[in-house]
Amino acid sequence: MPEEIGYLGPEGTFTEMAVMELFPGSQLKQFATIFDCLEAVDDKTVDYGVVPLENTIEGSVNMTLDYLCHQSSISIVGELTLPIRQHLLIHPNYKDRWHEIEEVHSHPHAIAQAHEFLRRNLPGAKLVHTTSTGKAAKLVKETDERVIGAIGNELAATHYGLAIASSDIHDYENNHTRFVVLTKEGKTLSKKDALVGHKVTLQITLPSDYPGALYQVLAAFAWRKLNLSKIESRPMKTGLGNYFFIIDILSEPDNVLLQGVKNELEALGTAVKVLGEYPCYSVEHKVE
Ligand SMILES: O=C(O)C(=O)Cc1ccccc1
Repeated sequence: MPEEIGYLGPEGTFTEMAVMELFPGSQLKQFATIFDCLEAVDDKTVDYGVVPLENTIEGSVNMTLDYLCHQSSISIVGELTLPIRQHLLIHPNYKDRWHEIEEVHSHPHAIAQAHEFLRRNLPGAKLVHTTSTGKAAKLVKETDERVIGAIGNELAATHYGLAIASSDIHDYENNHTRFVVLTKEGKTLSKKDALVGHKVTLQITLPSDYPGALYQVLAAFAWRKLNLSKIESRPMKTGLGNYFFIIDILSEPDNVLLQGVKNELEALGTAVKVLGEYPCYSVEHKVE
């Protein structure tokens, strides 16, 4: 049976761009929400799932992070970073009337990424969240009785036959998203090109709230000269003020120092869960 790749659909999402880069020519299965895709990986309906994890402007995609930490035994086996260009898409019947747009639909991150543009150019428009940018583009294509817009990419414009009313409407130029490849067990990613490094992602739960606990954890990485690329706290959901930490380390998976760090942290009473040890890919040019 050919391997099946689940991703946040429908056609024309940024996640689809990531999938096309990571798994060209593979059998794909779209999911309406990130949660549905994660569940499909968890119950092995698909072999791999691709979902967004983090964006330059909006930060982490909490749904993805929390699912990995709280609910499952799925792990990260790859990461792809893509540049994100947001465009205002409109039904071709209204292509010269975009200033009349009454509603702008898109994924909450896409709307947030174009916040300044929307405030300046469409201050009266109602902002409506959708499960993905592709979903918003599809809706615009299906709506020709009112002037509405979607924020999305060129792939969606082409796929749904929409006009680009205004291009590059994201407020910050350096807009990138990290997509992760997830799998249930034992699978790895075999992509060779565009490799930029390796990461290990750990979920770290401190034993209890005592002075210097986090400092001690960080010291275990610091004196081994392990380079961290991200640290983030997320609520444990057990009570206000209870948090665990997600730490990304720029390191090859077989680095002997990592086992040392894990042993030291566990000796401190800290719980360590490995969320993934994986290759990182980055593509700068292909996404229009
Ligand atoms: O909605 C999409 O197209 C996605 O793939 C999620 C997303 C939204 C905004 C920026 C990057 C990814």
